[in-house]
Amino acid sequence: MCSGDPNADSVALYDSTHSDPLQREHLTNGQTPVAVYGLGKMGLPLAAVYAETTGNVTGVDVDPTVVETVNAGRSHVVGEPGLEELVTEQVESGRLEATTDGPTAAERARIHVIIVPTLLTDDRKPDLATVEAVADDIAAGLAPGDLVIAESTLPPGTCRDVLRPHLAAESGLELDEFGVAFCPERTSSGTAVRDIRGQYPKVVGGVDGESTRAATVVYDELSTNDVRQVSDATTAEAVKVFEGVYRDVNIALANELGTLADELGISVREAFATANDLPMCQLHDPGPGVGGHCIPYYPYFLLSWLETPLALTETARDVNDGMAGAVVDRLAAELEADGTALAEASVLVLGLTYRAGVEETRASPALDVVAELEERGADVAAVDPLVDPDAYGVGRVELELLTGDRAGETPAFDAAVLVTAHEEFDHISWGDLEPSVVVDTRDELDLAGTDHRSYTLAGSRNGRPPAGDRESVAGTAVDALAREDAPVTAGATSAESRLEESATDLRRTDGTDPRRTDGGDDV
Ligand SMILES: NC(=O)C1=CN([C@@H]2O[C@H](COP(=O)(O)OP(=O)(O)OC[C@H]3O[C@@H](n4cnc5c(N)ncnc54)[C@H](O)[C@@H]3O)[C@@H](O)[C@H]2O)C=CC1
Ligand SMILES: CC(=O)N[C@@H]1[C@@H](OP(=O)(O)OP(=O)(O)OC[C@H]2O[C@@H](n3ccc(=O)[nH]c3=O)[C@H](O)[C@@H]2O)O[C@H](C(=O)O)[C@@H](O)[C@@H]1O
Repeated sequence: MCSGDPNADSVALYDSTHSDPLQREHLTNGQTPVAVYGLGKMGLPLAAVYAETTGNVTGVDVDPTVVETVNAGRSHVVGEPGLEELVTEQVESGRLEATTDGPTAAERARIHVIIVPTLLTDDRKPDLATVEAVADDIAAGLAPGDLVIAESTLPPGTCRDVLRPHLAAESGLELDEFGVAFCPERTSSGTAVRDIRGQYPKVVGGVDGESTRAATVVYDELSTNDVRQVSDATTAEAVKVFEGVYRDVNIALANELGTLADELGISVREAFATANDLPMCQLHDPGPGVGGHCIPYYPYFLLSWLETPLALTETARDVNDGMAGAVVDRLAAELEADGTALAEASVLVLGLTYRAGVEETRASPALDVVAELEERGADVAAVDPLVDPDAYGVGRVELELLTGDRAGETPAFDAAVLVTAHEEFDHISWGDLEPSVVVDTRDELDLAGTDHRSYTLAGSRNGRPPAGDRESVAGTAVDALAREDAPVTAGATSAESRLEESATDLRRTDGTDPRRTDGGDDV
C-alpha cells in the first residue's frame, strides 16, 4: 500500500462528509495514509500498531540508522515483547515503511502523529524545539482535512497556543482547515505494544469538537480499550502531565518516609507493603532518585510553564533530586564504619540506566551517584548490561567477571552500590567477591551469609532494617540523645559528634535535619 503515488486520491478524516462507517473503512483499508514522526522507544511500537490497523504508515525519523533498521524489518528498540515480530510483519507486507524525509511523508499523509522527545532546556524549561521541527515538516505537506495528533507529552495549552498556530502559519492554511488533537501515550517501556493496543483507556482531546471526533474514530479503531474524550486538548495535556506529577510526588513521599528506617530501626518497605493493604494507600518504592525523560521532566511542564506556585510539586522534585546525594552519604558512612574513607575507596556502581531493562540514561540517578562519588574522590567503575560505562566516562567492569561466567581475575572493590536492578545482576556470585560495603538502593540483594557489610535503603520487604542485624544507626543516635548529659570519657567520641556523624545519615533527602525541633526546616 505504501507504494501509493503521493498524489493518489487519499481520503481525509477531518471535516469528512462521509458516513462514520465509510470513514472507518477508509482508515483501515489504507485510503487515509498515516505518518508517524519519531521512531524511538514509543514511536516505533506506535507506528507498528498504526500499520497493523491502517495498512498505510510512513514512519519518519531523523536518524538514518533507525530508518534503515526499520526498513530491514527489524526493531532497534530492545526489551519490547512482540515488537520485532510486529515490525517485520508490517514492513514485509508493505504496510509500514520508514524515511528521513519528513516533508514528503507529510505530503502523502492525511493523519500526522507526533511522538518525538519533549525534553527540558538547561534551565529546566520545556523544550519544544523537536516538536516544532516536526511541525515544520508536517506543515510542508499539510492539506485541508488533515488531522494532526500529538502523542508527545506537552505542557498544557501547547496544542492550542503553539502547535496549531505554528502549523497554520507555516502551511498557509486557516486554523479551521485542519484538525489538532492531543492523545497522550499511556505506555511504559517493556510493555509498549500491549499498552498501545489497549491496556488503558485512550484519552482524546481536540482543539475543536471536530478534531476530538476525528481522533476518536482513529483510536476507536486502533485501541481495543475505551476512548476517553475530554473537553479539549488542554485538558488532555493536563491529564498526562498530572499522571506524571502524581508519580513524582508519591515517589518523593516514599523516599522521604524511607529515610525514617534508620531512626526507627525498622524496614519502611515492610511498613509500606502493609499500609498498602488499604485501597486508598499506594505508597511507592523508595529508591536512589527518579530518572527517565518523563517523570522527572513533567513537573517542569507546570513549574516552568505556568504562573501558579506549586510548592508540593517543587519540593517533591527537590526530595527526589537529593536521593543520589543521600545514597552517597550513606555509602560514605558505611565505609567509614568499615575503616575506609570514601575518598580512598574504590566503588562499583551497578546499573547506569534509569530503570531496569530499559536502554535509557536520560536523568538517570545512577549518573548522579557516579558524579557525586567522583566529586568526593572515590575511584568509580560501573557495570550495566545495556549501556557501555565508557560512554559515560566511567571505567567499565565486565559483568561476566562478576558472575563467574568468564575466567579471569575477579575484580575487588571497597564498596558496591546497586542503583538499577537489571535482572542480569541476579547472577552475580556475591559470595565469591572480596568482602566489601554494599548499598542496595532497590532491595534486590540478599547478602545474608556473606562477608559483605550490606545496607538496604529503607530496609527490605521481608522486614530486615537497613543495616540488617547490625545495631541500627538510629539506635546510636537515639541513645546518644538520651545520654546527652552523660560524662564524655576521654577518647570516646562525644554524644554530639556521634549524633552529628549519624545525623548525616539521618538527614532527610531534602537536606533538612530531622533533629531540629524548632520547626524551622522541618517539613
Ligand atoms: N519513553 C516513555 O516511556 C514514554 C514517552 N512518552 C513521550 O514520548 C516521547 C518520545 O519518547 P521516546 O520514544 O522514549 O523517545 P526516544 O528518545 O526513544 O525516541 C525519539 C525518536 O525521535 C527521533 N527524532 C528526534 N527528532 C526528530 C525529528 N525532528 N523528526 C523525526 N524524528 C525525530 C529520534 O531520532 C528518536 O529515534 C517522550 O518525550 C514523551 O513525551 C510518553 C509515554 C511513555
Ligand atoms: C504515571 C506513570 O506511571 N508513568 C509511567 C512512566 O514510566 P517510566 O518509564 O518513566 O518509568 P517509571 O516506572 O515511572 O520510573 C521513573 C523513575 O522513577 C523511579 N521509581 C519509579 C517508581 C517507584 O515507585 N519508585 C521509583 O523510584 C524509577 O526507578 C525510575 O527511575 O512515565 C511514562 C511516560 O509518560 O513517559 C508513562 O507512560 C508511564 O505510564
